[in-house]
Amino acid sequence: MTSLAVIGTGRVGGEVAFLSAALGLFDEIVVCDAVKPLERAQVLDLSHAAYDVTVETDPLLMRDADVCVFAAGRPRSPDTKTRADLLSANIPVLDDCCRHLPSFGGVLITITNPMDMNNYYLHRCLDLEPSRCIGFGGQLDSARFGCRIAAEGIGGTATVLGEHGEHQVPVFSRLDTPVPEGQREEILRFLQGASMEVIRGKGGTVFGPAAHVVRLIEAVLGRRSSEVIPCSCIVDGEYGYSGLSIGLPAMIGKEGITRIVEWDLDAWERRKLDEAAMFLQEICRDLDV
Ligand SMILES: NC(=O)c1ccc[n+]([C@@H]2O[C@H](COP(=O)([O-])OP(=O)(O)OC[C@H]3O[C@@H](n4cnc5c(N)ncnc54)[C@H](O)[C@@H]3O)[C@@H](O)[C@H]2O)c1
Ligand SMILES: O=C(O)C[C@H](O)C(=O)O
Repeated sequence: MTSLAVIGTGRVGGEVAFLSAALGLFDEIVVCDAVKPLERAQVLDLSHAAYDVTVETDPLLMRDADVCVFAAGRPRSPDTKTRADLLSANIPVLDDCCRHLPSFGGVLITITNPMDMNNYYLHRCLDLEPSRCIGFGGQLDSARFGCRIAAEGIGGTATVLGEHGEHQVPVFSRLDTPVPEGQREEILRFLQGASMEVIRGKGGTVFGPAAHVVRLIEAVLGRRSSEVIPCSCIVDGEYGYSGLSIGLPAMIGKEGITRIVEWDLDAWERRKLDEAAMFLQEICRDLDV
């Protein structure tokens, strides 16, 4: 039997649960939300979809899940400048939810922002192996990067590394055409603000994150051919970094992150990645776990 736990069944968690049920990825989905009428509504709504899946709410079942999607916590409003500004509001949520996952043996996918810092915090709090803690955001940033370069007539594989936040690192050196520094900075500024128009228009991003989270889950379940996926990884010397979680190219499998792939980056990308790592390392070091 395969089981998915979804902690926080708001916009993103709810949509991930729905898509996972629709695609038949799990036999059981265990959902949990602090707002019990919402949790109950999600269970009923999912049940009425009549997919072949059991929907549970007993938190004790979560520790045995194969995959746990962590989407509980405050999202940005149009007044929240950066994702990092959510840290102090969401750390207590992480603390509260960790009680559901003692001796969790599956793969954790962290969505809650600021995602990289939270992924690191959950790894520490739950004493989970780094490979089992996948921070989600790089695929979404990469898709936004892909939309932008396509609009500019540039081809190639669009990947974003670094922080899922202000310190994103779009990898220009793997595109088909050289992109000069001025245009890189302009595209980076676009990426930094790319989700805000959605947040202003509909309250939060939903379809984009949920679709990519489900692709990540499929990779964990071995349902996709092996491919490099940009996600936040807890590093131990890779790219010269330690003591943080940061977006890097990774291979994903049943045990989580099976390998962090070392790419040759050009000087601009390396400088941006170093800046992202310094920013994240400083905050991760100060987290009181
Ligand atoms: N990493 C990404 O790419 C990405 C994409 C979208 C959203 N996010 C982040 O994901 C998080 C959720 O976003 P959303 O739009 O779904 O928000 P939302 O407000 O719709 O859902 C969050 C849910 O968490 C629940 N919650 C809060 N505290 C809880 C607790 N202690 N225990 C259980 N449940 C609790 C809330 O009741 C709510 O239902 C936010 O932090 C957002 O910024 C990240
Ligand atoms: O931008 C946000 O606050 C939500 C999420 O991280 C996103 O990129 O869609």
